[in-house]
Amino acid sequence: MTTRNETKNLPLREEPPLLEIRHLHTHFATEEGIVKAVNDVSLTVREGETVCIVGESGCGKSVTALSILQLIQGPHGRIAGGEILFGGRDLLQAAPNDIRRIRGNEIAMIFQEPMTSLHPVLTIGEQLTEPILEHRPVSRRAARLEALDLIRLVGIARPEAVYASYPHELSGGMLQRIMIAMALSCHPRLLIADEPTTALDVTIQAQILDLLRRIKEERGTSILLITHDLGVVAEMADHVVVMYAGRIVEQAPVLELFRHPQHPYTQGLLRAKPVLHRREPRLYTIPGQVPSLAGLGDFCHFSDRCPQASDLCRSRQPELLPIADGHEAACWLYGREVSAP
Ligand SMILES: Nc1ncnc2c1ncn2[C@@H]1O[C@H](COP(=O)(O)OP(=O)(O)OP(=O)(O)O)[C@@H](O)[C@H]1O
Repeated sequence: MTTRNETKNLPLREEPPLLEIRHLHTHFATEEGIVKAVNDVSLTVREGETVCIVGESGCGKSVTALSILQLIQGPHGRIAGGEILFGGRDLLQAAPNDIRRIRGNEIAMIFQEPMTSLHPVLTIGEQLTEPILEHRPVSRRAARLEALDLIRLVGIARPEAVYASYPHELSGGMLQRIMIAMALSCHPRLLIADEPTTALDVTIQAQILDLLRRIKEERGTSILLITHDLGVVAEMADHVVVMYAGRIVEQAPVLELFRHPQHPYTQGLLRAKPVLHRREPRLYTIPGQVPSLAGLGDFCHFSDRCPQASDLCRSRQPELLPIADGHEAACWLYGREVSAP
């Protein structure tokens, strides 16, 4: 079968990505100066794709996610520039009412600590039905049945009992499942999950990751997953974005990133990941720590921790540039023509 484009001998047009962040800058005014928590970040999430943002604490992962939903707290915090295109439309230009509609309806977010996102004196059932009733014209009875289905979908065996429970009566793993059920209640096209398994023990962590994978496969939901755990990245990601000090330092499809990490920071993160059957006297850690993001100058911000840093790295910021197909890194090691500063 030929498509119209083939008969006309034109290349097939690619669907626009579901989410495209272009040159995003998010700043906080602090006593130490302007903190550039997100500094010129561009990334893409396609339909049905899982993109993981990885990096140590304080690299700007959560602020990137909060910026998408415009949950940056003013007056100290603000989005200072860039575009966030969702389905081709710039969210930064959308009216507050539109953003409220998109939040929950088309983009949903789950956080690290489910307890802080649930109301302690409302039952799980009340909290699950409320967003359904708010966003869609359905009866209370239909919303209840839908909520019970969602509880079942996230792998809870006795939905009625959980429906009638209060948050404090459930375990951390159950609460995180409920958070996922709430996020799914309006069939979002994009699910943003910020360290959704960090507070859970490893068995429950694996179950929650399984659940997210199943949702992606069965519903075609795109996922933007934030984690500091490369094990989670290996299991979940199609594409990986590595952030350091508010900037993207490397991004690539998952296999490419694990096989050919290019940036010394990514290489350090991978070296620091425990590997089964490889005994080392002590687990490697990257020396030093993420710098404060206030008033950083024009140089590679990883240079003071980098085993391969040169004078050039300490005097100019490298740009994020292509290395291979779909693979980009911001590092002076990769043979760029350098003009005198
Ligand atoms: N409300 C705020 N006011 C001032 N600085 C902030 C604020 N929120 C975040 N930051 C700063 O922005 C930077 C990035 O923070 P962010 O929470 O995005 O990091 P992260 O990579 O998600 O780390 P973690 O895994 O610990 O959440 C940090 O230096 C942080 O101190």
